[in-house]
Amino acid sequence: MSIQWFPGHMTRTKKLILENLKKVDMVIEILDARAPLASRNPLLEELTKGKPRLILLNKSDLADPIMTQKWIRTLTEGNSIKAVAVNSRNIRSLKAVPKECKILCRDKKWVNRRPVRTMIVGIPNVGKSTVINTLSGKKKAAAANQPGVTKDMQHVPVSRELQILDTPGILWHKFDDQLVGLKLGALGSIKDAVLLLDQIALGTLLFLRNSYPERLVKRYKLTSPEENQPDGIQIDTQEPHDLLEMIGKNRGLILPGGEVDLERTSRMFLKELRDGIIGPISLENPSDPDFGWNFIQEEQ
Ligand SMILES: Nc1nc2c(ncn2[C@@H]2O[C@H](COP(=O)(O)OP(=O)(O)OP(=O)(O)O)[C@@H](O)[C@H]2O)c(=O)[nH]1
Repeated sequence: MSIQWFPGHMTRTKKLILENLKKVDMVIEILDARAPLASRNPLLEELTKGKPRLILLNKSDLADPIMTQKWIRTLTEGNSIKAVAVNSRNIRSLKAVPKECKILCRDKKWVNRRPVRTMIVGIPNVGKSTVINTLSGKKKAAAANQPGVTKDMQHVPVSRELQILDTPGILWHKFDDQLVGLKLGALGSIKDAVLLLDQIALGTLLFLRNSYPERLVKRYKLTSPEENQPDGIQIDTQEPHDLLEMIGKNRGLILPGGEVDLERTSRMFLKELRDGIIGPISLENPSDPDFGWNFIQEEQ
């Protein structure tokens, strides 16, 4: 898998974020709730050095709620790092954000005199713009008219309690192992052209077969091992290529010669996964580092 980390991006990102950090009191880090580790860039830890951090586990509407609760407990650290689950397309889900930011800055002298200033950071496609737009949205004008909200060209007022720097910090994906690349590919955070579509589809199918077999069975009408039918398939022993073929066949994605159209099947399967149609799925579990992905190590 040839995904590369370009040092040029790292230097530019670092400079920009360091400049913007001077203008803010704390940082809102956006992670993908379905894969908080793969969507995290360790650079941020080094850059923020002790600034309070609110972690938004975004797209939690698409993630396995049990895993998300575990991640909240794992990522929250003392009084300075708090993790919460959000669906940033829903304003109600972001309602607690200003208050959480204020709580994280509660030790600061100015906390009752002016809004908290923050910046939003995250890898591409994780939902930075959606968070900023949903938070600032219609409230923008109203908040600006409130006393106590400083008129600052660079900070978008969100409420009496919070202002957000209008340029989010883009943290580039940082990974040198193919598993992180595969997870980000499965989530659609890396363009499909970069990774081979069928590699992502086959790897993700194998993961689902291991960790969420019931979702695969239900969505694609495959036969589950519990049904134990003599003619039925044992999903837990199927090769991913055979599963992909079965899915394509069940969906009628057949080429003129009669073979299954594997490319269309891969595309359809990944779209349904990314859109949450297969069900809420998490690719990472804090209490099980392998979590159905151990075939990657086995293959290396
Ligand atoms: N289901 C769901 N989709 C979301 C959520 N947040 C964002 N999205 C979708 O994810 C996609 C990317 O969101 P953006 O806000 O553009 O992400 P970004 O981080 O600003 O992306 P870049 O501009 O590439 O850095 C869009 O299609 C959003 O509608 C969420 O909480 N749930």
